[in-house]
Amino acid sequence: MDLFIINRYTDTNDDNDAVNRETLHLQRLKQKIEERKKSFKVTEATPDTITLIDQGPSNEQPINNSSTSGTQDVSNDQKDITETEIDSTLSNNKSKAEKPTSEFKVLGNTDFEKKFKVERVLPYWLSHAFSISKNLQTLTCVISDQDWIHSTLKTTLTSEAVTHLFPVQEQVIPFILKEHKQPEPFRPHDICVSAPTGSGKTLAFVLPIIQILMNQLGHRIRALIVLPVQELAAQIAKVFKKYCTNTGLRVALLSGSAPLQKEQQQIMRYTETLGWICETDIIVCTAGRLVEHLHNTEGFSLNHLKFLVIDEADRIMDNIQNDWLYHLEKHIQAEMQINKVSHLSWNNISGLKSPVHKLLFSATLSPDPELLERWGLFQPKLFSVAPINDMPNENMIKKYSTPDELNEQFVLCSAEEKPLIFYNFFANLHWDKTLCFTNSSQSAHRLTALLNIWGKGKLRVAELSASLDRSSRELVLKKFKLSEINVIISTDALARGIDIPECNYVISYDPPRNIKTYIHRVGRTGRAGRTGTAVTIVIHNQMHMFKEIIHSSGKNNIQQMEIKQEVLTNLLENYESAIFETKRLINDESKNKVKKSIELKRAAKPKPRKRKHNENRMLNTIN
Ligand SMILES: Nc1ncnc2c1ncn2[C@@H]1O[C@H](COP(=O)(O)OP(=O)(O)OP(=O)(O)O)[C@@H](O)[C@H]1O
Repeated sequence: MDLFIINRYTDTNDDNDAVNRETLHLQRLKQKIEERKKSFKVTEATPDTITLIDQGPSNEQPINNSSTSGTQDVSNDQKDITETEIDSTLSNNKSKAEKPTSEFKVLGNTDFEKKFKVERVLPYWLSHAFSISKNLQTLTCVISDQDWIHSTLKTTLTSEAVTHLFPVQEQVIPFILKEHKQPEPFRPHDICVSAPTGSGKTLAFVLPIIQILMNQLGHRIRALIVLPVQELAAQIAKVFKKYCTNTGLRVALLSGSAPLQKEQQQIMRYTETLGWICETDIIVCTAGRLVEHLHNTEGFSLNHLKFLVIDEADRIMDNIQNDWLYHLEKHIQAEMQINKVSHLSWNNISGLKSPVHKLLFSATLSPDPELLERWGLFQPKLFSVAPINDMPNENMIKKYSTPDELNEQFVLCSAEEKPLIFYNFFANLHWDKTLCFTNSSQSAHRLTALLNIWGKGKLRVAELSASLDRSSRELVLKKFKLSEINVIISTDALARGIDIPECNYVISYDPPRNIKTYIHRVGRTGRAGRTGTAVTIVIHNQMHMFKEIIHSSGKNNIQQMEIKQEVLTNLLENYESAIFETKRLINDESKNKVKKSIELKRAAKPKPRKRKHNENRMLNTIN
């Protein structure tokens, strides 16, 4: 407590008092330091020092040049030497204390050393990922030679013209199969897979899940595949259905594309004798719809769930729909409680329900421990094309890679030139099968109208955004695949996961807002080893932001595309009239919209209800 002075305010307390007390306290502290130095000298000093000091009359006296206690007559020289020795002894001792020892640190020992800076280090599983090759040109894993792939699956793969496994499939499929070969109490390692867009991640989980489940009897929900949006869920369900041919497995899609009741009938059936019976083995769902079924579908049980696949895992986490993970875990835990064991024995362990094997996939799955923590993964393993290998640098975890076959470019222009640059791709460069991205559905709508008018029927352009219903969106994609539409103008609703193998070009009419959106947009082309070109149109004041986004991902291979001024000047001729026409069209549309909404409101107004004969009589009586 001597180290501190506690000043309390009282009205008699003046400044001088405080100064005096502080001086007194300082003196006392100094004295204590001297006493400590002295005692230290006795216990720790080297024999030489002791000899030297012993020349003095007494060790017990403070060694102080200003000492006035005349009993010790130590010469000045002696004093100097003694002081020097003490200092050197002290500093020796200090350096000794600094040396790391295995001894316990004495608590309360006040040293004012600078604390060590704690470095962020990635967990071992993140810094030592399984490396996946990006090369889709020289494939070595011939499917027909692989004994571990089931013959039924081989037949379907052949019918789909899949002859070789892609690198991500070559690594991940055998790993999952091996993990499930272990005897019961052993639990498989959960996995995270981060591989570029179009590298075949879907089959990397579809094939092993089917192969493991196909040998089991009866229908139970054994695999749950969760996706962020309806279109993706429909796409994955289609792949599952295809590969489940002749396996006896059933697949259900729960995405909200059909009414809830219809989806319920698809997965559960009620019988008098057995109660609720499950009709499916694999459920592909959107996160939001899953929660609805957890709460509202009678008999919906995940008691036999073996696989939980989260595709586009980072996107699902960004936008937690209906708090689905919480509800899902609560549901699974509640069902596990039933099987809870009271004591540890082989019988009990082997009788335990096997835990859910979690598989996370994305092209932009950053190995950020804080984000991944939320999934509660069990001894996870990471498969990545860009392994971090002992580099604890935080920036490394933001690096994403794009396919080698993808040619990435950008065009720098003024805001006025932007539509001309855009039209140039079709009018002069004759780009076909192109997917364009804008940052809003209004912008997508206007651009579609402009391009259709400007192209004078030669260009078939369709819009695809959240403002369209699901069946219209599906129709657009179908027409694009059949080449009935050359250009799709879309919002980011289509940026993730959607597989359009025939897409040759991607244009970002508005630059993406972040690196993940960039990676997914450009990844709609250059898929499955095919070549593709992606161009981002950047106006001058957006260049800084665009550069930052690109550099944050560690990319440096994006080329600037130069377009000659005279090329743009030639396009001006029809541009003015096209703009004029587009404005007129948009105005007409908005007028029609207003008209329609007024009509709808009028139609919805409740008509005055005719009074019944009896009511009239009653009113008359009251009056
Ligand atoms: N082994 C293979 N051989 C040939 N084509 C394949 C193979 N595996 C997958 N494909 C095809 O590659 C395309 C892309 O596959 P997939 O959709 O699984 O990619 P992805 O990695 O999930 O991409 P994204 O990250 O964009 O969702 C699909 O059209 C698929 O049919």
